[in-house]
This record gives sequence, C-alpha cells and structure tokens, in this order.
Amino acid sequence: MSNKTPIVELVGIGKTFRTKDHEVKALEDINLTIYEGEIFGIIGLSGAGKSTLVRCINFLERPTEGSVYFHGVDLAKLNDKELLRERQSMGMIFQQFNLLMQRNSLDNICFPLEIAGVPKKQARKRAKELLEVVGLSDKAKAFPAQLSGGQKQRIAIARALATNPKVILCDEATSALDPTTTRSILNLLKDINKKFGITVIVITHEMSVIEEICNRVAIIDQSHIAEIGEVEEVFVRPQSKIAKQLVFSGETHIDTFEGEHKCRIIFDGRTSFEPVIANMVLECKTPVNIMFADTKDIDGKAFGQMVIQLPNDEIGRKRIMNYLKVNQITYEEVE
Ligand SMILES: Nc1ncnc2c1ncn2[C@@H]1O[C@H](COP(=O)(O)OP(=O)(O)OP(=O)(O)O)[C@@H](O)[C@H]1O
Repeated sequence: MSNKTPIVELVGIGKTFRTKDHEVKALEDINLTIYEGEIFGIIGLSGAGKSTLVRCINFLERPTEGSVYFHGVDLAKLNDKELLRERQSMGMIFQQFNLLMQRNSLDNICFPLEIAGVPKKQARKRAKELLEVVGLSDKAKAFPAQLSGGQKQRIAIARALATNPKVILCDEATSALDPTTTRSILNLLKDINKKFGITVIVITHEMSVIEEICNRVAIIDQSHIAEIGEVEEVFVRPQSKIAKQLVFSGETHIDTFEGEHKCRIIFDGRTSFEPVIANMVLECKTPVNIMFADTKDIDGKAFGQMVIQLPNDEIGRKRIMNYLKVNQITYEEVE
C-alpha cells in the first residue's frame, strides 16, 4: 500500500429491502475504510450481503442508512449527472462478464467511452491500448462468443479500465473460472494495481482468492462485518467464528475426531511444516498422531493448519507444547 489516503469510506451503512409483505435487512451498521492503492477483499458465505455491499459502494443500490464517501465525496449529495461522473471512476467486473454479445472486443471496450462522450477515434485508440494491457491485442475483432471465459474477463477488465477509474470493483470475478485461469486473472489485477495504482476491491466467497492478492480483508457474516484485518493476521489468528470457519475450512470436522488433547498448529509462512513435525517428534522423543492437515506450500513456505493428537502422558504433552513455544510456532489447544 503506497499511502493511507481513504478512497472509499462506509459509515454506518444499512440496507433493507422492502417488498409488499416482508423486509430483508441485507446490511447493518457497516463501517469500513478502504485506502488508495490497496487490494481489499470482502469475503462471506452465500447470502451474507457481499453483492449488496459492493452495489452500495457505487450507489447502484442506495443504502437505506449511513453514508458512502468516495475520495471524500458524499455520494448521497450528488445529482444523477454528478453520480454518473463519479461512477466512471469506479470500474466494475462481474462473475458473468456482462459483455455485449453483439459487439466485438474493441467495441465492448469503447462502450463506456461512448457513454462518457469521448470521440470515436480517441475511444478506439484507448481501447487498443487497453487490449494490449490485458494481453489480447489479437482479439480486437472477436465477439464474446468466440472467447474463452478468461479472455472474456480480460475484455471486461479492459472495459472497466477504459474511463481511467480510481477503483475497480470485482464481484466474484473469478468464480466462473478454473483455477489456472483464476490465477492469471488475479495476476492481471495485481499488475494493474501495481502499474496504475488503481485500488482493487474484491468480493468473493473463496479464501484462496483473498490469500492470493489482497492486502486486507473484511469478513461479512449475516449482514454485519465480523472482522477486518491484514490478510496474514486474519489467516494466522482468526478471531470470529466465521473467520475461523473460512480459514480453517476443516474445523467442523475437528469436533468429530475422537480422543483428547488435540492441538492445532498454524503455519504462517515462517516455516516449512515437514521439518517442524519431524524435528518435534525427534527432539521430544514423543510420537504424535496427525489427525488433520490442510497446508499449502507457497514458495517453499508452509501456510495452513494441522491438527495433531498429543500423547496421553502429561510430561510428553508438556514437552511438545514447550517445543512449539520455544520454536515460536503458533498453536492452540482444541477442545
Ligand atoms: N433486490 C433484493 N430484494 C430483496 N432482497 C434482496 C435483494 N437483493 C438481495 N437481497 C437479500 O439480501 C441478502 C444479501 O444478499 P446478497 O446478494 O448481497 O448476498 P451475497 O453475500 O452476495 O450472496 P451470494 O454470494 O449468494 O451472491 C439475501 O438475503 C438476499 O436474499
């Protein structure tokens, strides 16, 4: 993050949908500040309120309570024309790409520029530059039906960049893509963030997406923010129940393991996990039972968690706990 200037501030945001016979509180008391140049993640389970939140950020949905400030401007105070202008500074990409099927790639990218009243020749020049940014210069004339999912999302990203936005909102932008394509789209977003300093706000239900590109994350649960923090901090020491559920996707199984003295070891990238367990067993001369492991090797470092069952004898247990403590390995006893 290059500096700490707020770009999006949500103050006491609430959103209630009212229909004839009932109302749904989709958001309640959301307070959130996103800074310029961040890649900020918003994660939650289905129905938590993520899409509503992102639509409140650009006022596609008007909050029923609270205020949205975009680079200090209170969006509620703007007339339609002013709001349209601010929205041009907030590009958006979607899970289903939302490209115009009757237009080729170049014309899809030109579309927001046409709406903004940019002369055609200038718009086409800009669109060609953007095709290059997203690595699809050779697809200018291709129609969406002739493109793969990843290519469609690249065109949608180019379109979102057309009006030189300050922020790009990504609503489940990689949820329809396979893991390899997901990684390439996330890398493209990372490059765009770095090269152009554009703030990226990522809405997702997948922790792996957050892990891959975000600096900070807000976890939304049942219309509320449950937790906000640096991704690494939330990943290593999740506080709320929902954060634990998302980070330790295997947690629900832990209760079902039989036996006492379970201990969760958390790998936070400072170490490689194999020597940790092997060295611990060798040094403590106490065998442990690995009950569950969900670890990832990222650049030779271990991330994730492992649940081990400690021996029944107290001395053996204490020896292991001491080993973990001395070696500064994060762990917690699991009930
Ligand atoms: N236009 C609407 N009218 C009535 N209720 C709505 C409307 N839009 C959303 N909701 C309700 O608001 C709640 C939050 O929905 P939202 O789409 O924001 O969740 P989400 O976290 O994005 O879920 P998903 O990941 O499944 O898309 C849900 O209970 C949903 O049914």
